[in-house]
Amino acid sequence: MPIVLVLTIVLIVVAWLVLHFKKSWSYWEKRGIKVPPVTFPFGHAQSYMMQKKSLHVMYQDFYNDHKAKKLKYGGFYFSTTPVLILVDLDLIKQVLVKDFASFTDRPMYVNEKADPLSGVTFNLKGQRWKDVRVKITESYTTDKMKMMFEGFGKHADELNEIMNGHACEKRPVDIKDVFARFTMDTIGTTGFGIDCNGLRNNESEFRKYAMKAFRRDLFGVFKDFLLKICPKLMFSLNVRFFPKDVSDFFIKLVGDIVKQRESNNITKKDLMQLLIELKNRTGEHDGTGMTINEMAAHAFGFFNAGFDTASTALTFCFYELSKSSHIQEALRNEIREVLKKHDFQITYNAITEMTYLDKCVSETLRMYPPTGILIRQCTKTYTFPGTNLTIEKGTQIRLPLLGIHYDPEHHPDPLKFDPERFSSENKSTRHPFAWMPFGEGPRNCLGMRFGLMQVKVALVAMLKDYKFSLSDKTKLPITFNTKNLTLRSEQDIWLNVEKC
Ligand code: HEM
Repeated sequence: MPIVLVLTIVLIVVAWLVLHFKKSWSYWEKRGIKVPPVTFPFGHAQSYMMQKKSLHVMYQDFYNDHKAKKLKYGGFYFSTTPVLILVDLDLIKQVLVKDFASFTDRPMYVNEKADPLSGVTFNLKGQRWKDVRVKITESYTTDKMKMMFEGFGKHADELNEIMNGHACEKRPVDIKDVFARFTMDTIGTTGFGIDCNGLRNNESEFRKYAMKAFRRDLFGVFKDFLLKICPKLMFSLNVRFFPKDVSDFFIKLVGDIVKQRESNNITKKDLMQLLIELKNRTGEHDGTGMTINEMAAHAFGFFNAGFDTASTALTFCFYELSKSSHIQEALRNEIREVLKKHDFQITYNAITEMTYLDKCVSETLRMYPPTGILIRQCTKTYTFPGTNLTIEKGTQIRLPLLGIHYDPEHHPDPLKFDPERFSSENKSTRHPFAWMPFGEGPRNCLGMRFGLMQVKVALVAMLKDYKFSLSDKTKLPITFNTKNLTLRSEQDIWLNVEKC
């Protein structure tokens, strides 16, 4: 190719890029919003994109800065994508609940044809989301929850055996690793009806592909970035969010389970059973049935939504309890008293009676909300009440949970682990949106009750028999992992275990 042609192409590309960045970075100014200086090509997201800060801490810093300036919202550029960050809780309520009709979607990449697993409920948009949410909500009622509760028992016993080994041999336990394996096992049993053997055998196929679905190396971060800034191009190129082998593994797994159960007339008390019932509705109620790919997306979504969130909550709850022996002791006393009334059995009803347990879990989720942020996309041009701010369809919104949950105006002395913040009296004095680890409004978490139960069962099973304290193997201070999309500690958390 002649050199002149090459130079011309390079010049055109550079000129296009300069114009594109200039135009993109004028978006907020045109709407009268002053933004902090941007860095090429990251916009305001350099610290996250260069893996220096976790995504959640990056948004928390932005929140704190705007809150200090008494601003109710601020404009942010995720590279060239304009993102509105809300600080004021009344505006947040407006988006999540009052004017939900203008914010029904999340700006997630969905390509159900090329990447069936991208069709998880969390990602779906518009009418497709509404239809699926109605259909799938049936699987998350209290009755279905109680039915799936039985699946936890076996894994709680295994957890107990593992802890016993550590206590007898006086070996500290890596709590992050143990709870990742416990939550993987409970989800395998209650979601897929399979034994993942995570607690006994680290190398199961399920664990291998499940971990691969979550891993984000630099290439993954770059792909996420492209999916965010040019989703239409990525869609037309049939780019996948999840690797093909992960997708093939889950679709085959679900297909095999369905075949095996249907040909042997097997029914189990798990999510798969509920999905099989939904699948078999086709024909009876037109359009309400499910394909194997859709079933795989929901089962994977169940795993995706429930695995990291619950293991994060458990890890941080044990970390905080290990630092505050008096709170741990008070919780153990409540657990033992309630279990005594229930024949020492860990039942659904026994757990719902444990009010201090609920406070400890709520406080953990305040300090460590596993998803870190809430995400919405504007679906109709919208003017925020009481402001001059109008945003168009397509504008992305972030609600920084970490910022809100550590805001001293809502939670005084925010670094202190204090379950009493969740007494009825204290709760009634707070803005109801000052604590939102499960989101709010019609798109809130579908698996809240399931997630809470999973966390509480493990806490009860452990604290009734063992005392935990922080091991000096834990490297302090704890920081958040910079690669993960959910909140995770960078360090392993090692605890000493004693039988009591
Ligand atoms: C401690 C555990 C969990 C936490 C902290 C958590 C948190 C969240 C949050 C913050 C959202 C976004 C809500 C919003 O944008 O308003 C969400 C959505 C969702 N969660 Fe959870 N979750 C947990 C466990 C689970 C479990 C176990 C499941 C499944 C059984 C689940 C299923 C879902 C689904 C399907 C959505 C998407 C809802 C929709 O878009 O309609 N979650 N979760």
